[in-house]
Amino acid sequence: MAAFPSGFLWGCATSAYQIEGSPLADGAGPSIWHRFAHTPGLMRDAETGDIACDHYRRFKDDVALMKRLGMQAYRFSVSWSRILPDGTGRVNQAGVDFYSRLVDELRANGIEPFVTLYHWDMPAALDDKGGWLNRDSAEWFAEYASVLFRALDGRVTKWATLNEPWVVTDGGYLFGALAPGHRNLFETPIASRNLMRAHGAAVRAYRETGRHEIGLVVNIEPKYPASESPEDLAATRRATAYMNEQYLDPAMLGRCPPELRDVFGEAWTDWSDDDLAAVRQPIDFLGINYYTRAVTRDDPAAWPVRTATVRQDGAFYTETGWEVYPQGLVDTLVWIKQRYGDIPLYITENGVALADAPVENGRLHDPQRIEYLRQHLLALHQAIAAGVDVRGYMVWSLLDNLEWSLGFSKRFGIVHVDRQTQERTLKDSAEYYSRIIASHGRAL
Ligand SMILES: CO[C@H](O)c1c[n+]2c([nH]1)[C@H](O)[C@@H](O)[C@H](O)[C@H]2CO
Repeated sequence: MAAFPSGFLWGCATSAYQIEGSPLADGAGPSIWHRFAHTPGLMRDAETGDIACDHYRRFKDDVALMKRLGMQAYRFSVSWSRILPDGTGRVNQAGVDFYSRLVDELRANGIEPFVTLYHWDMPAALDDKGGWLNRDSAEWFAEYASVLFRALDGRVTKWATLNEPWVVTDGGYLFGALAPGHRNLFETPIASRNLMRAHGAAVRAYRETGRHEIGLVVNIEPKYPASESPEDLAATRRATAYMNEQYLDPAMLGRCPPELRDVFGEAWTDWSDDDLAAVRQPIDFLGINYYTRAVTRDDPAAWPVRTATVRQDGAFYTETGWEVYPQGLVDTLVWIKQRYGDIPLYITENGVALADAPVENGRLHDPQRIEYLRQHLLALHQAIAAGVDVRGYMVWSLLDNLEWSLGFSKRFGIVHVDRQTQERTLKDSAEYYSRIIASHGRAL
């Protein structure tokens, strides 16, 4: 196997609410996920992020684990409400200090910090003011981002504004499965627009003082028509516009996909030229989260996108019900290059939830996860060979962690976490990934 490009960054990814625990420690304010998780009936097995992986207290041990595995980068998110407990205004220095210590620990171990500013956990105090439905949210976010830029820029050289605005709006405002748990078609495009305005405002703020790189992380699920019928082709266009183009088109092209008028109907209002200009800020990279594809058919009853995903005979499906389809990663990366140009890309999430075997004698055998990683890294190499400028790969995830409203039922980690003892145990996939990193991909 030919090596990956020199300078290619091998790492892993997590997010604050999913691993840190101690959500209200040291002056932190509650986030919408703390509020959501403590609302009866919303979380599987009534799980919360109160402890999670106890990373807030164990971060030095987890950094040592990353070092042992040879990680070159670590993508993590900052909890906004640790930094600004009320969302704006008063800075909680103890919160800033935690992330400063984490960054210093990473750098002392030769691991590059890759910081996500927003991975879904808005301060509850701002949700009380309308959250992403309030146009002031762009200014709130830029204020929060600027506090972190001042505190950490220079030691942090890669910043991502948002993680997956599609999930924030589809899960948090349309279907209600994620915080803040709204189910409102009219709110959804409003939240989308304000999230992207916030992205643009944070990028503009960064350009005032920042000396390094800032980008946007999106989830992409390539859509393939179930048939060549006009209905299925139109459905595939709607699904592509709704999930894959809805955020990248404004950010990269300064326009919205026209199919969104059809998807949202009377809930849709065109973006103003000022908003489009404010969102389309030059960025240094795109982060792509890839897990699966969707073979798509027309389904008039499936409000509001009116599409359905067709299960594929003979395919392997993960514990989250996702088809394993590595070719979709190749197709996604080539599509990004063709549609948005040659912007540097990072695979900021890729991984799999499996029904893992138990830990035995300090080991956990997960051959299927190894095969998932191998297939997707081969696909990644194929896309790079085809000329796509991919500069790094972050496996999701370092640790088995809180899978949002699914609780701890879905294990994505390459490291097993014992829920009772918090003991970390390397899975075989961690050893495999470590060999891939050490060989710069040649061991694939
Ligand atoms: C629908 O978006 C992606 O499939 C996606 C998958 N995932 C994500 N986005 C999120 O960024 C993580 O917080 C999840 O833990 C992770 C695993 O579910």
